[in-house]
Amino acid sequence: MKRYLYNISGGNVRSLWSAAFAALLDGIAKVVPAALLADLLHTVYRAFAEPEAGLDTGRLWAACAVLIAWLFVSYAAYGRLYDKSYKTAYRLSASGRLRLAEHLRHLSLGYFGKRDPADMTNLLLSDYGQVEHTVSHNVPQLISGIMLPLLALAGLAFVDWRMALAMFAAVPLGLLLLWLTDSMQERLSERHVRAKNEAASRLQEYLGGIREIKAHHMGGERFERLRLSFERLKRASIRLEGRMGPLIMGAMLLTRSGMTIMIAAGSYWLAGGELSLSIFLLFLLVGTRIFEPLTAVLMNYGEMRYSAFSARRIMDVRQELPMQGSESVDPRGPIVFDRVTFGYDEREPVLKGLSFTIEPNAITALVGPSGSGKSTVTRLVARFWDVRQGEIRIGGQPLGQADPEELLRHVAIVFQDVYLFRDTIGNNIRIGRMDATQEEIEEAARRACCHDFISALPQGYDTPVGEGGSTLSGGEKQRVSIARALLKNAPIVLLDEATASLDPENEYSVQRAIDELVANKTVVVIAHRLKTVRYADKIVVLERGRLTEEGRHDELLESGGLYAKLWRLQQESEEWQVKA
Ligand SMILES: Nc1ncnc2c1ncn2[C@@H]1O[C@H](COP(=O)(O)OP(=O)(O)OP(=O)(O)O)[C@@H](O)[C@H]1O
Repeated sequence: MKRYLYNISGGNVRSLWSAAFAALLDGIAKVVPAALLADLLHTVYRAFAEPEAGLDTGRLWAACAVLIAWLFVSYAAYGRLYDKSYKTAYRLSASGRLRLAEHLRHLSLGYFGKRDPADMTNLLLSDYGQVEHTVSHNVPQLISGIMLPLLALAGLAFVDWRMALAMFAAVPLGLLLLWLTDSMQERLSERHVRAKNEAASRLQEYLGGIREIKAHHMGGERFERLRLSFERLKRASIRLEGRMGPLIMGAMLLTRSGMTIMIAAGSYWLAGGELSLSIFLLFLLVGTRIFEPLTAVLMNYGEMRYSAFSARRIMDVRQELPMQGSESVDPRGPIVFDRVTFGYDEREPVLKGLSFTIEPNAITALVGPSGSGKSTVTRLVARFWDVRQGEIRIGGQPLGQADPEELLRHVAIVFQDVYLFRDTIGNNIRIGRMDATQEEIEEAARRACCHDFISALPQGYDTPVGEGGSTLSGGEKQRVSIARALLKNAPIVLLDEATASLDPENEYSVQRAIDELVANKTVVVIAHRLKTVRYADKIVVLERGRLTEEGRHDELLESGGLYAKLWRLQQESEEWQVKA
């Protein structure tokens, strides 16, 4: 229970107490009128049973007055419960989601490689939604459902311990049955969450790949995968409800059978003159009230177990260790790869004992066949991943000890695949430097040769772009990304195929923009077209994660190695034509 409350409150159990206390007050507020009603009935009954005593009207009026006063008390108690439970739930989930999103930012990208993106989306939306519902509805019910019967048992035992015992006799049996179903509930909940994630993942895949699906007439195959995932989800849902429903109903009936036992025993004692009618009435009326919250807890038990699983999934991510390191780096120093071995998957190294130096304020080009590890080198410089063996140092500081946040402040990156957020173009450029003025944004856009096309759009810089930049062409996205980097003006620049998707007309001007971006900076550039890197200060040639040669363009041509071969092949390919 302690662990459950800890997990669903995101480690902040105290935040649940005021809602729980309000739930308890609300529960008590609901029971008191039943006790008063029992007393009222007894007063009226006595007037008939003992006519000589007459009707105790004073007592009747007093009970009515207390009932009226109680209306206000219960309104206040319910209001407090409503306010506390909902506010606590929404506050916890809003701050929890933000905290988790912030925590994710500090994790290595390797962590995301291991997880399905749809699963992460589900975690932030659906799992938090589940926990939110539990905090707002189930936890207050749980607390009052446990505390109220306990308080009632203690109170009623003073009135008549035999009746109290009869009333609660079957409760342990109901709870025992519930406890026995626990591991089954956990297993079924887990399967259901998996099936739900799988369906979300397939759906995301289907929608994301809709262009390819249409182009390649893949409707059947993809649809089949989607259909199967929904089929699995349906089966998991039916299994969860179908197997747990009867068991929970059984536990509920067992618990409620206490009322029947109590009525039977009470009738017996009443008939034998061992129990007064007023006490019998009191137990009858209070009993119906007491079993209500307890039954509600049992009914929602499945939901609570389900949310316990969601909460554990959230806590597991929160306990994932963020990247360590607090040292500063000198971004003006050389970047040294010292016998670096790295693989995205531990068993398959992508870089193997790689050693070379990226000189400060110079351009280092990475060249090599596709898959040789060029982009991986740039990702390691930005510390998106940590190396497994060897060391990378910037200005003498090992990257493993560097503060990842601070390091990224010194690095501007233009990726091969540019991602634009669902926001205005202006704000997408502003990501480079959040405090940039509109003039600075426009200046960066001008230098990145994208001011003209942005100004021609109906809303100019305020034009919204679709998620991922889907409303812009590949070349336009690339130039927006260069504008971001220009705005950032960081001393280390990583260019991964920055001119890959530009037409010849734009390439010249963007190349000029890049020249400006890289002036007096430490630059690492990847380009498949060797023409664009022939003037680099150093060219590092990679093949299957190993360094095969390094030097200037002319030196490498002269040595006649892999670079010379790639150069020759590219020269030849430029002469190719599509023939009719
Ligand atoms: N996120 C990732 N997770 C797992 N493997 C990856 C990941 N990124 C790259 N790889 C693998 O690592 C190897 C090197 O990839 P990398 O992108 O560094 O090569 P590259 O030389 O830049 O290729 P290209 O020129 O085609 O862009 C490839 O085999 C690739 O499949």
